[in-house]
Amino acid sequence: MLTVSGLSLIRGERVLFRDFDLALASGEAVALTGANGAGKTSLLRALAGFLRPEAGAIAFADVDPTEARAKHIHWLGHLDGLKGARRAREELAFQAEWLGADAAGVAAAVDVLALEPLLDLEVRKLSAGQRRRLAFARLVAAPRPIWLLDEPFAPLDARWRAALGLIMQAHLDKGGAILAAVHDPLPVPARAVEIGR
Ligand SMILES: Nc1ncnc2c1ncn2[C@@H]1O[C@H](COP(=O)(O)OP(=O)(O)OP(=O)(O)O)[C@@H](O)[C@H]1O
Repeated sequence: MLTVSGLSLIRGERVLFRDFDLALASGEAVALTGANGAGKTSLLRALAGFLRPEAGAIAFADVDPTEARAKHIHWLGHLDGLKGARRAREELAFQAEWLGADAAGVAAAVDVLALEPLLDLEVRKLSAGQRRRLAFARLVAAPRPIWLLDEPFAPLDARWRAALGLIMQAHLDKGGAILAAVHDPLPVPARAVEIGR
């Protein structure tokens, strides 16, 4: 679904890595590991199209990269893009419209992420873990095959890490793929790829 060949990334004066290769298959999860500053976020941003690599190629099977980035990828970074002044319900509706999710998709997201009690709260009043669950809602509401996740579990407690593991496994079982930058093990079976070695 995703192939990276000979990728080199430079930030400022620093070469993060050169000649990096990665293949991500349907049904596969890859845990991207490496020390602080190794370049995990930078790699994910390059895959999502936010950073231009110095060299190398990024391919999404036979899908044009612009099309893939617009319609086939879910990107969930440190900054979740949620608007603090909106109520969770409004944010969810906005995201559903933006991503083309239908009512059934939104209802499924509210259900599996237990968002119902939070819907009338302003996003800025959610706890970090509650907010992360809301950020995950779009991944459930509007299915897309490739998930690029940057430290997705940092604010989540053990119960919600496990629950997100079930959501991720369901995504993989449907033929999706996950590339997640992590410092802790993923709650699904995953191949580890270390950056900066
Ligand atoms: N906008 C920027 N301009 C210049 N350098 C940057 C920029 N953003 C990040 N960097 C540098 O790129 C390097 C890699 O950062 P990156 O965030 O990709 O690392 P990471 O592996 O995700 O780290 P962490 O585990 O701490 O999240 C760091 O040395 C960082 O200082």
